Amino acid sequence: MAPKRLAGFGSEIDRDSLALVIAVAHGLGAITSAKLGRQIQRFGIFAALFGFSEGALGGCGNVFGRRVGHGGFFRLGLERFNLGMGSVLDKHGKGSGAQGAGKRRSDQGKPARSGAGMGAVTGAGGDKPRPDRSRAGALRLLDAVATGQTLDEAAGVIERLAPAEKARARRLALETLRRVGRLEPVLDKHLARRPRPEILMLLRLATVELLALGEAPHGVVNAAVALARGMGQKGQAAAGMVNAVLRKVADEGALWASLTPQEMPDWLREPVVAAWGEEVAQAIEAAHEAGASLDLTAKPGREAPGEALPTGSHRLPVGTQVSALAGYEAGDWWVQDAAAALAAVILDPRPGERIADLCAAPGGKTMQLAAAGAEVTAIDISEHRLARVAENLARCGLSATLVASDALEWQAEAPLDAVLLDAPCSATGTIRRHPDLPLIRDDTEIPEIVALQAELIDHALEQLKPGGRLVYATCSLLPAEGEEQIRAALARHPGLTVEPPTVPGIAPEWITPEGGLRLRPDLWPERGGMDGFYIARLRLAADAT
Ligand SMILES: C[S@@+](CC[C@H](N)C(=O)[O-])C[C@H]1O[C@@H](n2cnc3c(N)ncnc32)[C@H](O)[C@@H]1O
Repeated sequence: MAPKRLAGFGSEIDRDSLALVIAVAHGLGAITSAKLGRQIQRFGIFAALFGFSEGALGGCGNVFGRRVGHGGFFRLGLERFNLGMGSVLDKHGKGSGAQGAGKRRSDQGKPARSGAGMGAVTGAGGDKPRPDRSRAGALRLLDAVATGQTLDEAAGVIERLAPAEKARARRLALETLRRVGRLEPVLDKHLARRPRPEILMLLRLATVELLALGEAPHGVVNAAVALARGMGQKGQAAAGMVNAVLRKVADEGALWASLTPQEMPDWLREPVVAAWGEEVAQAIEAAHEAGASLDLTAKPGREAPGEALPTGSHRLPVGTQVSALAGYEAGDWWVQDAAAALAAVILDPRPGERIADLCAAPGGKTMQLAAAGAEVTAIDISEHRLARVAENLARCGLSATLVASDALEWQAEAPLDAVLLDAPCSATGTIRRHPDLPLIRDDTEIPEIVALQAELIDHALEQLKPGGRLVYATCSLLPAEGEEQIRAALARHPGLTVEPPTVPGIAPEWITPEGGLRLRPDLWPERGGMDGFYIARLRLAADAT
């Protein structure tokens, strides 16, 4: 699109740059009204900014920001976020995010580039390259997230980009969100005072590109300077500072390597440490920073690209674009994290069995059950999300009966062989894919969601025939939504038993004392981890009434 000359900006900017300026100005208005408060202290640098992104098809990557039955929204108020935006670079609060020394998995074998060749970088008064559209898009996403939108909700701000530009913009935004805390000590070192929020965001993005993604300093700094110049007079005034700071940041590979990944917020970290210890918590945080691979579940008898995992899923590297892969249109496979795929495997569906998938959308597990030949009823409270189940089933040539209903109100016409309950949950197992999650929410709704899960378990058991089985699953790292939930169910239902999983690829140490399966992002480190999940298979007594 031809750049448009816009009166009042004093320079020629394209529409992307204008949108960026407007979005940034919008964020700024909110940010300046922010006050430091208890939450920012509690969350430290984590409260700096947040967002949300949705997994491509399967798993539990899309639980937030929607009604969860009797739940309500799991979203923090804008005020917290705005507070964070204004306090990220608190010169008196150093070390609030990344702390201590240590090796990070994601940067191993990826040396940070030095500042060599920086002489060619455009200076504050030099030529002005056209702003890179993906970077401008990433900044618009980050700004939208900063003003309270999830990344999905913010998708419209990059609508006009080409598909490849969109994908890169989103990836840059995700990579920045993953490292908000770790970035601050590096930027703090080279900033005499905190710049305007939009300039700080630009510096964060460029620092991630330089130190985490190992991109060429020349291109990164030039683009950042050009973007600053597109931000009106104040941006133009900051362009020299952006150039100077980033040239120094490019040489901070050693400092970057000494910083540990962003910590989980206390409300999540504390139960994780209590359950598995400090070392595991740190390993989970490293996995969160590393991001998630693209896992596929193949339709039986069809091929899927990628490395075959011991549990049967197929894995492609972090950042793989689904649209670039063969077999999608043909319905040979669907996207689903390897951990998420295990719930249906553990249920062990048989041809002709009558099975209900109580919280089904977007349908990854429904498709596994249907592909095994079961007669599946897929229920979800969200009609909109259920439409995605229909699309996915149609693409893969599978069928199920779809019912838009609160699972608690749905009654099977006749007792069922099995129920799969992939319950609404905190989704804290999916932070690798949704680095904005810890910023977008707190633990205030956890008791309510735990109560809903218990109600759903009880209701699911009522739908079973004697001897029937229920697989309960949550993509959560919180024992309250997993191990404790099952122990409580066993206490409520005499005669109910847990059948420990025996499926291939599961390590014995992943099986919990009560017989469930505990999966965490730090497992399979050599393969790239997996989502956090809890799965248990319960069986009703054969003489249950
Ligand atoms: C964790 S996701 C399910 C993922 C899905 N099983 C899959 O494999 O693709 C949880 C789902 O539960 C649905 N949900 C939440 N509360 C519900 C309720 N009370 N009744 C039925 N569905 C509900 C949400 O709309 C959401 O789609």
